[in-house]
Amino acid sequence: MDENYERATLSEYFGDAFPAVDRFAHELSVQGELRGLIGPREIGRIWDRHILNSAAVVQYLPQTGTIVDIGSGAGLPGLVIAAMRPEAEVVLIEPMERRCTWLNEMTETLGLTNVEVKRGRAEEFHDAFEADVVTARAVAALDKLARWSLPLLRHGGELIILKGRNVEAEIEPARKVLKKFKMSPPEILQAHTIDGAEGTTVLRSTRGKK
Ligand SMILES: C[S@@+](CC[C@H](N)C(=O)[O-])C[C@H]1O[C@@H](n2cnc3c(N)ncnc32)[C@H](O)[C@@H]1O
Repeated sequence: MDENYERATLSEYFGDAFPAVDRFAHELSVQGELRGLIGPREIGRIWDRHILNSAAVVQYLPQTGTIVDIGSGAGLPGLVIAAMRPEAEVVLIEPMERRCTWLNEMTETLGLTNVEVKRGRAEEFHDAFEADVVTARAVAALDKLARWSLPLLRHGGELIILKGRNVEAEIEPARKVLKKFKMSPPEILQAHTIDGAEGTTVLRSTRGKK
């Protein structure tokens, strides 16, 4: 366990998902740097910067349906979502083979039965999905991310992405692509998890009906 969080507080927040999420945090801290998934400075802040940051998006996600996480990397937020939304189907799209191997290994280690790992760039899966939600964290600026991910979203589906505090500045450059996909005006949400954890900025926008 790193950082300042009491196990009891984390366990209460994550509920039934805690054993899987806790194991994931452990595996990331033991293997993450070695396998080139996270930098050495991240080891001491895996809960705050990565697990809780990822978990912050879950409050906006449906219990069921297909959630596609683009550029999952080490499994953030994708594996955290899968643990916390066991009745949803979670698809992780990641181009790097080494990372896909890790994602498959972790899916098994954490005992998750609702995860499918797809190797490739999001653009290669255009029209392959009718996702209810697309999520992403630290993958690209909104303009590019929207071009890659919006074709994966069904009409009425939602783009729900974790962003930095400067997200407002990314909206204007993305205006054209958001309009093309009839996206609703993006909402910027401040998501909280447990007391003392850093808040997370989430951008949400819904694809218009046909
Ligand atoms: C900076 S990492 C972030 C990983 C993870 N989401 C996180 O927050 O720790 C960006 C990830 O996006 C992946 N990526 C880059 N371009 C992509 C694309 N066009 N489609 C899907 N994934 C992509 C990279 O391979 C990498 O794993």
